[in-house]
Amino acid sequence: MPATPTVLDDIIAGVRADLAERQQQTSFDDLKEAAERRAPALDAATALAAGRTQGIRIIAEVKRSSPSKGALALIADPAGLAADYAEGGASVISVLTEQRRFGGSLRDLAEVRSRVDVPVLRKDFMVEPYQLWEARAHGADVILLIVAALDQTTLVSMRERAESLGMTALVEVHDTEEARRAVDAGARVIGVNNRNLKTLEVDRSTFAKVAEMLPASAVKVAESGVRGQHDILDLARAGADAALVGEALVTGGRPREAVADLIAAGAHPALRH
Ligand SMILES: O=P(O)(O)OC[C@@H](O)[C@@H](O)c1c[nH]c2ccccc12
Repeated sequence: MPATPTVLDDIIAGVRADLAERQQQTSFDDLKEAAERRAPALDAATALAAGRTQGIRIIAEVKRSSPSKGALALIADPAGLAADYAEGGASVISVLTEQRRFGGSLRDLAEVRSRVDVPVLRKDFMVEPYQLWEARAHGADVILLIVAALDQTTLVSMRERAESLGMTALVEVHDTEEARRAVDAGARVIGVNNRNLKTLEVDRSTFAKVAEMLPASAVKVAESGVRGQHDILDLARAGADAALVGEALVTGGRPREAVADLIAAGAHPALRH
């Protein structure tokens, strides 16, 4: 008997259905052309690696809702929010483009891209190469690859394809076994998600446990569950080069100040060697 589907399985079934519809509407050739018309992707890996010397970098997320919490914020003007994040000092802006559970869209991504100068991450459940060209066609510089959602061959080919399009692949893991797969797949930027996408539970000690076995050369991103300065300090101490923050920023009401506060916490003098 097949195992009961996890939350991640359900999300991906919806993502595939929506993707099939877009594939009907836009041919691969048209998509490629649109991607080629874009300015080259910005170098997000270098921007995030700066966390080693300058204090933990912040990836600030445009996130309307989540499967765990439902509606978080209306966000009528995603580009305006992104501009606030950038002014607060965010190194990368993450834009959720998944519709059903996160309330995002590719339009949000394109709008954000046209407003900010920092690299932009397409945050979605990438399962087919078509989505990589979509990301580029809408101006993404970074894409997310979730190890738990991909078999090893697909993970490797998606990473290579993303990089051949000039983008950075942020490869997301949740445990040491997935971390091993990410490293084997040649990932250079690795995100450790404190939230388990199969159960949606957050365990803030995940980053420290998993980061320990990542190579020194990997750019390490801590994802999910950051509430404020205290969590940033813990993650920075555990070796995070960057932290990806959504909920706390979209619900707090002062996005620019909130990003600046997180950056200030990561630059705490006690952390400097
Ligand atoms: O809102 P939070 O807890 O700050 O989390 C942000 C981000 O890490 C989270 O949105 C996320 C991490 N990995 C994902 C994969 C898919 C969708 C969403 C995510």
